[in-house]
Amino acid sequence: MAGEVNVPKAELHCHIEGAAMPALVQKIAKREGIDVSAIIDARGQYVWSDFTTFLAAYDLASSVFRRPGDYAQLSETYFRMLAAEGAIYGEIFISPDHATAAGLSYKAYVEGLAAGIERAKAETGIEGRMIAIGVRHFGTAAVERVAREVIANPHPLVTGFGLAGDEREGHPANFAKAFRMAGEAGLGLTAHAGEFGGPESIMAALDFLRVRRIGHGVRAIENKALVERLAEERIVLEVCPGSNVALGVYPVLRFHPVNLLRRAGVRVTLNSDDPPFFHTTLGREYAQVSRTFGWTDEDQRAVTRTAIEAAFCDRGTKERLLARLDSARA
Ligand SMILES: Nc1ncnc2[nH]cnc12
Ligand SMILES: [Zn+2]
Repeated sequence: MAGEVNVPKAELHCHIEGAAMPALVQKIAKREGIDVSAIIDARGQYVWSDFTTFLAAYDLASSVFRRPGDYAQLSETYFRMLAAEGAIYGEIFISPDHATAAGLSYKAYVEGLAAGIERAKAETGIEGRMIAIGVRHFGTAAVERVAREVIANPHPLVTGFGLAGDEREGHPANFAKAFRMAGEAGLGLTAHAGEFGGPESIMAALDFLRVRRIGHGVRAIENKALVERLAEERIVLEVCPGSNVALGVYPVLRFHPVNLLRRAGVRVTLNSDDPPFFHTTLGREYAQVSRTFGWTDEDQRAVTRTAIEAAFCDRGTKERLLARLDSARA
């Protein structure tokens, strides 16, 4: 049956601040005296209406987290929920800009998140890693600052560097230096592209940022030559179907290109992006995509295999995860 807990899953694309449940944001906001009524309604759900207001809601929700313990609670809750849905591995996007805006040092932020990841691992066995992101609409200097901060403060669980934020602003060339520095420091690289930008945005990310993973990338479907290039170069797409439908990139899941991309030989993974904002979870993504496009349990396992192969973790961890994936076969 589609979407069963016993199909092992892996997530490569989830913004940890975007994974905060509204109730947790409300609780911490109350402690800090911050008014979040503009982004959480009376039913306890996030409110936003388009990509711009979503990003603003995400910024305000992020701003309530002020202490390492808040971040530990956030990451522990997320990874426990992920494990409860059958996930064996997760990578979270962390946003040092949001933490420093809230008054926390990069080191305290990472140590808080790492404590939560370790606690969830001790309880459930789930492996977790962090990808530090620069925010595109904060500009070149801010993104380079994040790269320098990550390189100057290495942490064993921070294994990647990425670019998120508003794809409609700033050409990838502006971030080439930050990505070169991060790549030379041994970090895995990924960039959001082809979510609100078209195929040219994906091509520019590949050419200027030298990434082998693309966040979203789904609008590649609009250019046949690009689809062929992605397949040939074995680029992995971190596809977030529920997010794309919630944000109006596609009207309904049936019209989402994830199945066409997969059939064209593109390596795809399934991800939740900002789960409570989009009323989704990783388990729901696997289940709904499988139900909509007729993916079997074996197809879902192949998606998890792709995610593990493309994960920003060491070879030994990958081999252990692949062994877990294979041994879970009924
Ligand atoms: N879906 C998304 N696209 C770009 N930046 C983001 N930051 C959080 N969610 C995002
Ligand atoms: Zn994202």
